[in-house]
Amino acid sequence: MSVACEVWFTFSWILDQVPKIHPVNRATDLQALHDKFDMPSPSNPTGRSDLPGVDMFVSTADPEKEPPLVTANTILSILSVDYPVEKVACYISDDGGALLTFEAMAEAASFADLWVPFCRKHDIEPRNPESYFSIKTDPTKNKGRSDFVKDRRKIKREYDEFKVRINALPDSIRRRSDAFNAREEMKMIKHLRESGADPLEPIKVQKATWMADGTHWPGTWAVSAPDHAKGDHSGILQVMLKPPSCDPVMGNSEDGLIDYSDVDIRLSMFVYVSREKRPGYDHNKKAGAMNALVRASAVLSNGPFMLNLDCDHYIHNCKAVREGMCFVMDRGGEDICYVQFPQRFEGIDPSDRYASRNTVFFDGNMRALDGVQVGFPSKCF
Ligand SMILES: O=c1ccn([C@@H]2O[C@H](COP(=O)(O)OP(=O)(O)O[C@H]3O[C@H](CO)[C@@H](O)[C@H](O)[C@H]3O)[C@@H](O)[C@H]2O)c(=O)[nH]1
Ligand SMILES: [Mn+2]
Repeated sequence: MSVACEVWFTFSWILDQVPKIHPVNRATDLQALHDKFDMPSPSNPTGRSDLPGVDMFVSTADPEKEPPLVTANTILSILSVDYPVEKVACYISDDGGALLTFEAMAEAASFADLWVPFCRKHDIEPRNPESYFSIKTDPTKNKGRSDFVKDRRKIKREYDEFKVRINALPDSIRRRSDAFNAREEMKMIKHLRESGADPLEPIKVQKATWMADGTHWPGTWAVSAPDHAKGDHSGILQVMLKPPSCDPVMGNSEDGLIDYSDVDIRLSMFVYVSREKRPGYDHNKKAGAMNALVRASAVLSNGPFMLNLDCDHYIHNCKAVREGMCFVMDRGGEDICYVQFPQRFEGIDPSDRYASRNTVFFDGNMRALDGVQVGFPSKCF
């Protein structure tokens, strides 16, 4: 028996080792992509980018467990990605149906006005502000423009204020709702008095969650009510940033905090989606959210490519989408349908004691299997 086992282990060891003789290293050629898609040609005389559209989906489920600031950073890293602005559409799915997430996304959309052109002007990397401001290396390294230090200082201050605003949202929503609810209660009392009802009878007013414009939030309420509970609310779709024009729009030096006179200040479309939920239906968690996003995006932007991120992911290489296109738009790209990439954790532990970076898996096995042209199955959302 033990001999049989040894033979089997030897055999499987050989199977594991043989591919490693011929690992494949793939490299992207961004210049070739640029020449092919971003240059004027007889069929495209203006030289408008011919790259395909990409719809980027981010899912979030609960603003208590998944801090809105983290989600906002994910969105900012997507909006500032280095890809034709009009070809990117960003969608956030909020399975919590929470006004907090909605307002945090509105804040992110307005901060993007400053952040995205700043990234473009000074070639910032990574484009998630939280990570960018926490890197320890010298920020002025490789920065050519003389106004970089001044701009960075201004943006840093604005980001700090943005954080304060995001963190103050739960409180401001609560205070606002309390005020509106108190007003409703007064109205109700007045109405009852006028209609001659018994003044001693206790009145019951449903405590609603209110938007800043004085209307009821259609999603979940702090005090849950029918039609406004976690698994029971209507669908919400709000375009937070409209689709941009096809041609660049340069900023100017006069108004605004920073001189963006030679920087494209357009922002990609950004949409908030919270799918309808009703009791008695299985909502299928993230997969269900993805279904809703695919349907909403099919109507709004219908990008031929979709990228799906969790709310705690971010794009840490602003050229990543272009690099991806090098694979899918190259010969053989039409054979690629669905790519799932496992999470690779960086910066967890400087000595990486627990191999969280999965070096053997990513830099060894994956390249080796690529060499023998084997993909392998993995779990899906
Ligand atoms: O009802 C839900 C539940 C979850 N999510 C989102 O789904 C993502 C992943 O959920 P999480 O609980 O964070 O799972 P993890 O184990 O951290 O995520 C890994 O494992 C999941 C299950 O395989 C994959 O879906 C994820 O992409 C992968 O990152 C998050 O963005 C959630 O906000 C929803 O949108 N709706
Ligand atoms: Mn997660």
